[in-house]
Amino acid sequence: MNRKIIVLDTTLRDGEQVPGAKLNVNQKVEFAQQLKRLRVDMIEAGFPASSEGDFQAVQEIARSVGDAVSITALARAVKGDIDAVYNSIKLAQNPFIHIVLGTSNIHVEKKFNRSKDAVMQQGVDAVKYAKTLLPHVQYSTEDASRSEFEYLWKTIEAVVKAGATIINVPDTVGYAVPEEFGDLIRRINDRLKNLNPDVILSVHCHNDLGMATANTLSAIKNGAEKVECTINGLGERAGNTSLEEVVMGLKVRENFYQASTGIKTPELLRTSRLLTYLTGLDVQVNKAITGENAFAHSSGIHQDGLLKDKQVYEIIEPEEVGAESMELILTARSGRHAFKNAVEKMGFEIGDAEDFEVLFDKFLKLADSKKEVYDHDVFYLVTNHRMMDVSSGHLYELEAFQVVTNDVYPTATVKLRKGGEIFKDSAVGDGPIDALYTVIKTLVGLDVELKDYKINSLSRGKEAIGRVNIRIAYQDKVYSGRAMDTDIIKASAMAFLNGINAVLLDVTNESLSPVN
Ligand SMILES: CC(=O)SCCNC(=O)CCNC(=O)[C@H](O)C(C)(C)COP(=O)(O)OP(=O)(O)OC[C@H]1O[C@@H](n2cnc3c(N)ncnc32)[C@H](O)[C@@H]1OP(=O)(O)O
Ligand SMILES: CC(C)C(=O)C(=O)O
Ligand SMILES: [Mg+2]
Repeated sequence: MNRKIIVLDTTLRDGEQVPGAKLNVNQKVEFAQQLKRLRVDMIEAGFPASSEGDFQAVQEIARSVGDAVSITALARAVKGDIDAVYNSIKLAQNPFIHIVLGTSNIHVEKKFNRSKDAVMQQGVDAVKYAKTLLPHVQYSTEDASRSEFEYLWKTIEAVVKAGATIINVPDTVGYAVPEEFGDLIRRINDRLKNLNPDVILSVHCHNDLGMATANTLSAIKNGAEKVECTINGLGERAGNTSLEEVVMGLKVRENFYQASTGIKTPELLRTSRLLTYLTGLDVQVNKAITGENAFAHSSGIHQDGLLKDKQVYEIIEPEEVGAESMELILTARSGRHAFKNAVEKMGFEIGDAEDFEVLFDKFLKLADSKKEVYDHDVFYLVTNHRMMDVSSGHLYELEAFQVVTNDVYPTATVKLRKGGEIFKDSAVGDGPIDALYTVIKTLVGLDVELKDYKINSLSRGKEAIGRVNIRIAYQDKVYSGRAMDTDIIKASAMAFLNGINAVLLDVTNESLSPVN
């Protein structure tokens, strides 16, 4: 039978310790509400002794989601911190106090400059005090993976006897490796179950060597019952264990781990994107589960395999984590099957084999010059190739633009071409992009709604290329467009036009009735 693993999310505590990730009270509550929808078991909401603002944020989180999720917050082994935690979380239904104190020689000797016995006694006193406030107390043996095992165990034994109900074993500096960390957890678990089988064994890993997920999974295999993670792996330095990776690791390899979580996985991507939006900290494109390319396939052999059977190159259905279905990106590495699929998806019929080879050759030339080939490029390619007249006069191209931005009237002037016709106009907006998109919308006469606008730098330095991704809604459908350029205003305009052309293609596809 599967063991149920308890998931604690510490994005709002360890994650928020990252430079640039500071959130205000409203943002923290908004994120905590999403964590509730994701069905995490516990939220570590902050470090209330650190500032009045964090105290208030923890208190608001306890008030707003503490009915459904167990809430904790972090304290050093000092009375003032423990009081701050208690006072900020006490309104939640299942609150518990989290106390941290180092056990490694380097912490005891260098950070505290005290004897091992004195530090251990400080931990015991802290737990005893916390127990006068709440029945549940978690104790973290900071830097456990670099601690001498017998002192680590002596500390665990002492704090459990003092009343700790959860023992959390952190790999604070991401030093552990999976076999060794799994072994440490197995040894602790063996002794802990003899000492008090009701005490929960938890782990908290960091990613300094890129092994946080592997270490956490190894700990689960060796008896850990609770894991501490963050969304997008956000956290001190190289980050914490990524929640989405551990949860999906257990789900995909359930037979191996014989363990599962209660996480509602279709909420994973939404949670990741909300965090990116709130912090402004992007996820790397190739990040497992939540990266932009996690379900995108661009090489011909893979695309061919996927079109024959998705399982050839897919271990997770994108919908399982809340992503749209797999994306086949057409590039110069795509093969005939993927190109044929794109052409057919547009409603065109594939001609005879010889004709298709000529068309495919044109596609490769275009792909070599363009990096990525979009639907409207394929449309142009096919229609031009077949000497149909439908493309001229059908899609918009950017002829010229000018954007003037200031505090009063950010203004954009745009000239578009559609076949032989030229359209030009100007508009003001709330900012340069708003002005640009307002004038484009007026020129094309489509009432689209901008749902999402994202800009990334693809390289460094003053020649950096900006890539803009947009999503627009038209009637009840959502379309996307992207474009890259060293001029980010131009990339913004082209991405929006690509989205609009995708709408036009969709709307007019049937009436065009492409022929052989
Ligand atoms: C591994 C982790 O992630 S631990 C959590 C990290 N999170 C944070 O640090 C939260 C933000 N921190 C803060 O706001 C502040 O550092 C505070 C409020 C905690 C403390 O601020 P200050 O009182 O100004 O102390 P400062 O941060 O400069 O130094 C830390 C002090 O706490 C002591 N300390 C460190 N860890 C612990 C602990 N676990 N238990 C008890 N004391 C501790 C240090 O020895 C030092 O004490 P000293 O002044 O006697 O040398
Ligand atoms: C507070 C503890 C669990 C921590 O964040 C760490 O040791 O990394
Ligand atoms: Mg940590």
